[in-house]
Amino acid sequence: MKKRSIWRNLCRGYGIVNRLTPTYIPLTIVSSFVRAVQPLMVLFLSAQIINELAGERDTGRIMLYAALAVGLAFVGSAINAAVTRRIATLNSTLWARFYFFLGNRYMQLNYDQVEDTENNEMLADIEAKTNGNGLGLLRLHYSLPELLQPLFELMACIILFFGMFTSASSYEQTFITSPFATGLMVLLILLILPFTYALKKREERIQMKVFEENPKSNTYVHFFNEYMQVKNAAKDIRLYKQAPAIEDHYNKSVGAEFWYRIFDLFGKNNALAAAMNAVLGGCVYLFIGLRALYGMYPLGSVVQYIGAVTGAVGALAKLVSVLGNFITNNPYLSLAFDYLDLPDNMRKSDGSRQIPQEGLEFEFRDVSFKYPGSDNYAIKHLSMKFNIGERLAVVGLNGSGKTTMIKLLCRLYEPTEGVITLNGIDIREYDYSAYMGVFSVVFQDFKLYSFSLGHNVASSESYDAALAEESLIMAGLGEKVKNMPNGLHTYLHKDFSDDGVELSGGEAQKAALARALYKNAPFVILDEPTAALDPIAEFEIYSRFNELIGDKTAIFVSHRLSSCRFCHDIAVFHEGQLIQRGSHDELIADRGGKYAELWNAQAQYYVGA
Ligand SMILES: Nc1ncnc2c1ncn2[C@@H]1O[C@H](COP(=O)(O)OP(=O)(O)OP(=O)(O)O)[C@@H](O)[C@H]1O
Repeated sequence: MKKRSIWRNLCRGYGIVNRLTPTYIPLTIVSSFVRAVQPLMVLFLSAQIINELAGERDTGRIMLYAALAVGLAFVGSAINAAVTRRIATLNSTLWARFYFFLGNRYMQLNYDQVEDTENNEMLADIEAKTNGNGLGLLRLHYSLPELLQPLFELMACIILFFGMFTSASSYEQTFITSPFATGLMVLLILLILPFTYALKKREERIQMKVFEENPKSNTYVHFFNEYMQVKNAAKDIRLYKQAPAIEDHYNKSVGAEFWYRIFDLFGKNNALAAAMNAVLGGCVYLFIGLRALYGMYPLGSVVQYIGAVTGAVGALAKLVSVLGNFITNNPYLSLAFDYLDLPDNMRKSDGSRQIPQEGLEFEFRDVSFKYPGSDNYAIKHLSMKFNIGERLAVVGLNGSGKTTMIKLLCRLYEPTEGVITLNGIDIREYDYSAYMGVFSVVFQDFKLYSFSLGHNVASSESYDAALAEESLIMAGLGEKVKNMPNGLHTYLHKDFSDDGVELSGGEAQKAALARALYKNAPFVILDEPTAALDPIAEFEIYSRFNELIGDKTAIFVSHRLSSCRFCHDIAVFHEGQLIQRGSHDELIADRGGKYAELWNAQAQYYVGA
């Protein structure tokens, strides 16, 4: 983790809070001020009434003080009620926006950062520390009233008890009424500072220790919370009776012991702080009471000074505690900023070159690639050209590098060695967002969302309905859409609509294909586009492949070699290398080659292959 200064972190952190909910900070200042000052004003006026009752007993003045106290209490409560209501709404808004903010950042990262385990652990840690321990960026927003209210209280209390040191009326000269006793009392009060600070430091130390001893605890919590409730896992959990094993694993990794140690500590610290405050409060009562007995303060002022001094002691303790919280929270702020500062330079690419309008010719020139953190090459010395307007089938065993080649072409990763070019120019020189527009891709692990079908196909809420429908028909989902209750407006899944439909695996694949067709990009890539389709649907897709793709350049990856026969150009990958390329007839003629080996192996299982 990068070392970051606490002040910078706080400025940046509050900047983010302000950006997410712009009225939160000013409203919190108003609310904290009113909450702090209103009771003290009432205390002051009550003291004046008592003084009046014990002194001149001027009815007019007593009425005025009483009216002011009631008026202030009324106005203060009204302001407070209005502001507090607004702040409560902002609290929920900020919470929601914060998670959107994190998610949005995730969507902007370079793709290799997204796949990086360390980064995913970091994100899980941030979310878990925020949810489970109230630490990190959201802690700042809770800390603001915790900081401001005692600050205003302290200032108001100092004004209210200042008279203690200036009372000049005649009084008995004893040790208690001497300036020395005042000094001792101030010293005693100031003891609260190191005491509270020591408690906070202890809290920080033990909390850090617990986290360090359980470095993966938050990742586990995040993982299990998600895993136990994920629909995809529900079948396996039931059929393989995984629930007890998951529970056991959860308890071993982040059991009750972990939480107990943290919350037990908070409880003990709070009890110690309360005890210290009670002892100090008793001393203050005794000190001021005795001084009043020696005639140093009038009766009303005793009430005022006791209230003000105990108020100041409480405010000081809260201030030290909240400043301690800032220190404790700083590593978690740093963690959040480490995550926010992960590079997104690909997206913001320096390359400003515009994509040519037509004739896009891509070429891999001696490209090798290792996944981040891996010692093995997933692609080795790959040199290949994609001929404009032609279809290329890519085949090979599992793990031979087919998908990796596609990811590199789509600029989700950058080559470790070598270069990929578009019309002879390194693809990194092109504008990233425009470059993304070049490809219509259906990945093996494509994702459809719980939006309407039309929204899914168009990747946007507003779309060309005729084109969306045409794309769905082309992809073989025409009949299905016709039978859907709301046609294109039918929601997928039940998350946002009770009428939502669940597509079968093959139907979902067709919808993903329709999305690629709707995009109408010049380069189409289909990674195992028919793996989930039934034989008839597969046959239909392949027999209409030329019609689907038109004059676009296309790559399609398949394990079923029989479905590649319609391609005149087939590339065979093996262990990260391109080992053969040619038409089906050419490749099959090479009897000792990988293609012939794969073909013969499959021929045993696929009728008609
Ligand atoms: N995100 C990743 N991080 C590290 N290694 C990876 C990652 N993705 C793939 N690999 C590794 O890279 C190699 C090539 O994987 P790739 O997915 O490109 O194979 P493939 O030919 O598409 O396989 P399949 O036919 O199973 O889809 C494999 O050894 C795989 O383990």
